[in-house]
Amino acid sequence: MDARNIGLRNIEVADTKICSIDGENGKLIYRGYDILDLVKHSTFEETAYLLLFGELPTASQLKDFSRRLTEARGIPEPLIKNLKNRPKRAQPMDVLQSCVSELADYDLNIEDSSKEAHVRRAITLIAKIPAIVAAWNRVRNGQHVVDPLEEGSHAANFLYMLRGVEPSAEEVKVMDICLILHAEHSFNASTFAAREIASTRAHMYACISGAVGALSGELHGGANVQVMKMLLEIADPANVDKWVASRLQSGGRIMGMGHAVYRTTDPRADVLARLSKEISREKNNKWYEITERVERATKKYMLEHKRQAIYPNVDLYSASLYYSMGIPMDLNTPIFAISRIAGWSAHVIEEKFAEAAPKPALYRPKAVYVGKYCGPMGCEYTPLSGRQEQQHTS
Ligand SMILES: CC(=O)SCCNC(=O)CCNC(=O)[C@H](O)C(C)(C)COP(=O)(O)OP(=O)(O)OC[C@H]1O[C@@H](n2cnc3c(N)ncnc32)[C@H](O)[C@@H]1OP(=O)(O)O
Ligand SMILES: O=C([O-])CC(=O)C(=O)O
Repeated sequence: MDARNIGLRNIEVADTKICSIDGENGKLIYRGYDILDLVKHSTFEETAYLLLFGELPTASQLKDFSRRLTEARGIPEPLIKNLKNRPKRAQPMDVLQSCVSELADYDLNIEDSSKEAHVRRAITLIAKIPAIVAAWNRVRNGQHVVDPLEEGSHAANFLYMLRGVEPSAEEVKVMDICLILHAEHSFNASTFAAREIASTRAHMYACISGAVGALSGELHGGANVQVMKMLLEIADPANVDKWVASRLQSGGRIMGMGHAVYRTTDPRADVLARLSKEISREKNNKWYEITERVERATKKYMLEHKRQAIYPNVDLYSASLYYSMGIPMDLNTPIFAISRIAGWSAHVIEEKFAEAAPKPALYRPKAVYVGKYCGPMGCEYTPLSGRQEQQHTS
């Protein structure tokens, strides 16, 4: 097998109109719009609309979309009851994954495979995922579940449902930017998982619960939790160089650094670094400084040891930013999901309803069978009574 194709690298598997990434120059484009323009001028609701429908909304379209989100925010009562029955140690991403698949039980008509039904499901999931994440955090802390507000943005509603008090305008702005930044990233592992499941004609909830599972892994969205664990372990800016060198010397990875596509800084990391710096300064804490030193120490180590240069990815600075906002560390990845649901659902719809050729087909890559301990094939079946305990060596 060609080493470059391991992990499906460089293999084109589908066409998409949703997102484009220029990994050499650090550019990220959603439906033709530069992410930096969207951060400057847009909102999460507008961005989610753009991803789902392909165009920026008019004022009345945006109003209608926001109304649909508001109406869909509540969580079915039996789901809340189930949350209350879960062990308090359940991980937020596991809780989210199972709640997403449970939502299929409450769909108006799960057998409706029309595009309209898929768009309705996308709006349902965009609306309910923040409510589920917030509700679980409150339930596990013995607090009552907070109903969403009748008005207010998506970002404001999430912070309100999480804390039970209305957030400041500044915090809402920061959360809104984070949601825009994480909303879409082409064929990343979780989106590919969603599309792969969609290619079997499974329903939207099945696709998205698979995507949530894929996002939870520490080489993907789960890295933002590992980054915060690293910062807490380092604890002091003076410890950074030694910690980073020792981690890299022992063959370990620096979480939040490196990317499968970018060969320069991820453009999202620049925005998040600025926000992390501002909030660390305001709160007079050390988390931005430690993160920035980790970035510098990692780059220096890789250069001095003639290893491939690596740069910050989206998960490096979001960790210190959320921590400074008082958000529990293990909600970092669920917040990623709160945003990425916009991209995931757009991809599921594209996978199922693409009109132009080549039309997507059932994903079915080929593996290279490399045999086993008894040879490539033709193993002779030994009855249980005749097998020796130490027979299996690999
Ligand atoms: C939302 C997201 O999913 S963004 C990514 C989040 N994940 C992380 O932050 C986890 C840390 N990073 C990584 O593990 C990797 O950079 C990945 C998995 C994201 C990408 O991996 P790859 O595509 O293999 O990266 P790439 O081809 O650029 O790297 C190749 C070399 O750099 C090394 N490398 C890449 N990232 C790192 C890292 N963070 N720390 C140490 N070494 C690294 C690899 O081990 C490899 O070394 P080798 O050539 O000696 O074997
Ligand atoms: O594209 C990737 O491989 C991972 C990533 O940055 C994302 O999903 O946002």
